[in-house]
Amino acid sequence: MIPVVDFSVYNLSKKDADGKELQSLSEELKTAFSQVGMVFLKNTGISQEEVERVMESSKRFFLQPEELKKQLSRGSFPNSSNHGWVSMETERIFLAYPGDLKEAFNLTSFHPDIKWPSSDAVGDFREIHTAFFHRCKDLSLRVLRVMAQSLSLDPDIFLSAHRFIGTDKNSTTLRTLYYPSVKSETAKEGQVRCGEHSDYGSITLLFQGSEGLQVCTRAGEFISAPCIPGTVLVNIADLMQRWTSDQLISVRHRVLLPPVGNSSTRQSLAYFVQPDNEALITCCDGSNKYPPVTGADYLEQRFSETYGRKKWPSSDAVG
Ligand SMILES: O=C(O)CCC(=O)C(=O)O
Ligand SMILES: [Fe+2]
Repeated sequence: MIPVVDFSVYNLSKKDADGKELQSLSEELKTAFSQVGMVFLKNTGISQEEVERVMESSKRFFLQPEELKKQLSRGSFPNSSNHGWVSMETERIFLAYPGDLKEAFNLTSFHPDIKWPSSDAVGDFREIHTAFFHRCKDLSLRVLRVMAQSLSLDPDIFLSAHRFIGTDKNSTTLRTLYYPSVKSETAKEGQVRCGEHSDYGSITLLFQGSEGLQVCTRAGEFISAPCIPGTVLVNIADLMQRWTSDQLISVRHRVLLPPVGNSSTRQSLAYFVQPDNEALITCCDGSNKYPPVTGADYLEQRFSETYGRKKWPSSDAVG
């Protein structure tokens, strides 16, 4: 159901590609993103070994004692409210629901005041995660460039709103996720690993360590997404759907508990690409289907829903 598309012509090892070379790739992306909302890209230049190195490093962080992780909690960094560690059962789909059985670390800021995990156990965390953040940035910009072409738009339309990734003028985040072993039979009613949601920003790159992800088809039925080593799963997020006046569609997805008796842990890496904080997002077809909104305002509104500072506004998408 989720197509696999070969990204070789614009692989990260290639300096550049011209519009002609990208034409058939852009057509394949358009079909995937307008009909399914997701695509597996192969031959991107990001190798399985790179992904595994990040997962090993982040696992060392998650396996540390809680006191060490708490010092880096999300919410404790004044220059980046999203940066940092998110403990188990903190995020939930609806306020009334039990929290997700996952831990996460959000790498959102490179501000000099940011504290990095630094115990001996996680010594190389900073280098490994920083390098991967930039690899994902490079790939994301390439995908955004091809997406613009796929919609016959100015090739820079999306790129020009993503100029500041990796600075405090942009909230793009590399989130490493760790789902500890769970005894499914003792979980709270309705509790899952990652509640049903669609992502907030422009696109998300997802690298899964094992199966477990489910995605909602247009018919409203959840199906299991495969885990294909060496590929990256790219999905359209809500702000991009809005930006493209619903030409490209975001997809709801979730991670349920493992079957009873399965005690395995799970890891994934999500790279949430966000437009620049000050970028004004207006419908790219010139319509006023959705009112203009800045990247920062839209994200703030969505976070306030996820972290329960406001009441749940509607039965709409979540995080
Ligand atoms: O762990 C996964 O595979 C999905 C995580 C996810 O969807 C998210 O963090 O937004
Ligand atoms: Fe997601």
